[in-house]
Amino acid sequence: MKTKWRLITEFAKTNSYLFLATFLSGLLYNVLTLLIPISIGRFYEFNFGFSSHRLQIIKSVPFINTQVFTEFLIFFFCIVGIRFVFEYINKYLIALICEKFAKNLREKLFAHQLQVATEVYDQKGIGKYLLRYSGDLKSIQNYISRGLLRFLQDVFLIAILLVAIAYIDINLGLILSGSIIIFSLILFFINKLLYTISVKRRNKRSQILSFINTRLRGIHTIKAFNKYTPEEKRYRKRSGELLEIGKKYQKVASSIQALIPALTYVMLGILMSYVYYSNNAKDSTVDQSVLLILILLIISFLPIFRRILRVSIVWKLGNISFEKLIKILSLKAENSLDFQNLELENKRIAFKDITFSYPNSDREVFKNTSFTIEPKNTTAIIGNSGAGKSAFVGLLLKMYPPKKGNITYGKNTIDQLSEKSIRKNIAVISKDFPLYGKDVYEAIVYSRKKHKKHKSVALLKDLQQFEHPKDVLTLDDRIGDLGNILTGSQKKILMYCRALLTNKPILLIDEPFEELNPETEDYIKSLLNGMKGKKTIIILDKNPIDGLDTDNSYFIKENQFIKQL
Ligand SMILES: Nc1ncnc2c1ncn2[C@@H]1O[C@H](COP(=O)(O)OP(=O)(O)OP(=O)(O)O)[C@@H](O)[C@H]1O
Repeated sequence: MKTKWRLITEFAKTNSYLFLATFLSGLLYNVLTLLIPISIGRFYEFNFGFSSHRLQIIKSVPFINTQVFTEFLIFFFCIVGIRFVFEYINKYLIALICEKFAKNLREKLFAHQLQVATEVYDQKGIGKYLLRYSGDLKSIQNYISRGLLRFLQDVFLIAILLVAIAYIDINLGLILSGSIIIFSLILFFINKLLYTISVKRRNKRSQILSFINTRLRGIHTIKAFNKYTPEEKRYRKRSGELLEIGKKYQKVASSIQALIPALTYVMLGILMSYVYYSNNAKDSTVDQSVLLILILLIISFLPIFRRILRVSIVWKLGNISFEKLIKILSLKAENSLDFQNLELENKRIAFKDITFSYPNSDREVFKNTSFTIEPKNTTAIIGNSGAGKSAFVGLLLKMYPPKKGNITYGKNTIDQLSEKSIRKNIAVISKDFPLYGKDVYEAIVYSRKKHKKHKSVALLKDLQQFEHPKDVLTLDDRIGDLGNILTGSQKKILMYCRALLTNKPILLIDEPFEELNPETEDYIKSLLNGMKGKKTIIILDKNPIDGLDTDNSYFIKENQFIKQL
């Protein structure tokens, strides 16, 4: 089980030098930030002749204790220059850590999503996941940069500042520390309220994305049935709800934003009163140059203090996003078992007493049924729509587990085998496994080797020999989204090319001749008949097919595979 901290520490371990460099540059730039107001105080003292015993300690710093103004100025500009360099390095390194962490997460996320169990995708649309790659990764980057690295640097700087101020005047140090604790507590509770609202807001956003996703995927239907108005209405309702939650969120968020400067000014007021009254009491440790340093220190401290008070929003939003990401990373994944080379060309596949329902349904598609697929035979499986042909494919490819019974591939049972080991042996031609990629080449050739390209050109030409010249595709032709700009026949031919190029021992073909032109149908029939005895061929269709030689035929009827004698 992954946790947020495990993800962060794993990443930090592999990038330890980057973190170390960030920490060091942060430390240097913070120390230099402190030196600037102190050196201004020294300049003031030097020019106006004040002398504070509290500033004696600074006099041991080389260069600052010079009587020559130009030397002091050089020293001052050096600090400014070096500080600039380190601030730049520090900011760049923090941003770099965030970019690298986001890269690491999005790659983990995608690799995992490719392996997530099929049933998860049966239930959720992809719109649910898009925000994970944009909004959530952004919140996580914020969490790392503002919530973690800069926060730690800020806390460190504030700690040094408090020590410096306490050194000048212990009571001032105590007042500041006390105010920080009280203000942080106040804001912590308001932020808790903000958290609940922001969870709702994010969920709503996510729902809206999946709404848009399903509508845009069904755009043809919306256009053909003139469903613009009802869909707009539905969208407006959702969008209105998002606005309402957005308003609630902004009310609380604005109150926090307004409260932070207010609280810092209250703190300033308390400090001024302290300085005023202690000066009047004549026991003051605060003389003019020290007062100037104090004011400058506090002014440079205010934005840091505001950042610290604001950090819990960053934490909360980051935590929501981490939770969502971890939830996906914890979804059951395929291929937890090692890959094995099964060499199924000579092995029998047997379904033994199989009972199967889809994971989200109670209907038993198969009930206690058995059958076998003999190697290098052509087996036809015939069943009406809804009989369970796709369910059979899902079982065979280990997309879904059987409820009861066992499937064996040679000597191995399905639960001993990783999905990859099984699928390595089976090439599928089916509408359920659409073409994807930008062009024909991407859609049919999964190996980038040169000889594959030559082979694919030849095969493509061969399978299209009976097609009308205007429909003949080349490797560079675009296929649109999931092949949507292709004809049914073109899609089917490309699916044949894709399957045959993989050269797997088992060929699984769902409705092999649906959509094909008669001449191409005859040609592919002759190809398949020619492969008989060389490959294991499994044909799925609604009706028996004329002109195709088969060794075995099964009907799927009433939850059973029935062998036709
Ligand atoms: N993902 C799913 N979740 C739940 N039930 C499903 C799912 N897919 C299909 N079904 C149901 O399971 C039964 C078998 O469906 P299946 O798709 O396997 O049949 P089929 O023979 O392939 O039909 P067709 O040729 O129309 O695709 C049907 O009643 C169908 O409604």
